[in-house]
Amino acid sequence: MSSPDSLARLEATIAARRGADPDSSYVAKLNARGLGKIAQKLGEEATETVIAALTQDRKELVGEAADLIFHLMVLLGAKDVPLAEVLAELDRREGTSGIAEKASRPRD
Ligand SMILES: N=c1c2ncn([C@@H]3O[C@H](COP(=O)(O)OP(=O)(O)OP(=O)(O)O)[C@@H](O)[C@H]3O)c2ncn1[C@@H]1O[C@H](COP(=O)(O)O)[C@@H](O)[C@H]1O
Repeated sequence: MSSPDSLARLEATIAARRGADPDSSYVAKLNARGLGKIAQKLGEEATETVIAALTQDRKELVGEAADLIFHLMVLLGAKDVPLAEVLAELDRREGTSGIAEKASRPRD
């Protein structure tokens, strides 16, 4: 069953696989090829997600979005940025940066 815990589990799996044998682990293979390769893959997956969204193929979009999130998690792991830090940033923004919130503020 998927839930926010899915991302926490994926983060733990990625951390555990980083140092594995690159021949048996995609996460290890990506990390062995370096940050540049990980960043390149993330960019490719972002583009593929955009294309899937614009072609309106829902199933493809779900698959590409999963690839995108997975590669983002690999990048965050490689940079030692915990997912919790990203989620905390989203929590911080909640209710503080919406359009309605901005519109209700007095102009400078
Ligand atoms: N979620 C994923 C996941 N999503 C996509 N992929 C892999 O991402 C790759 C993307 O395919 P591409 O053709 O774009 O990439 P490529 O041909 O391998 O590489 P290049 O051609 O770019 O050099 C495929 O090999 C997919 O298997 C993933 N590989 C692993 N995971 C998760 O990571 C866990 C650990 O995986 P391993 O490190 O392989 O043990 C797994 O249990 C999964 O939970």
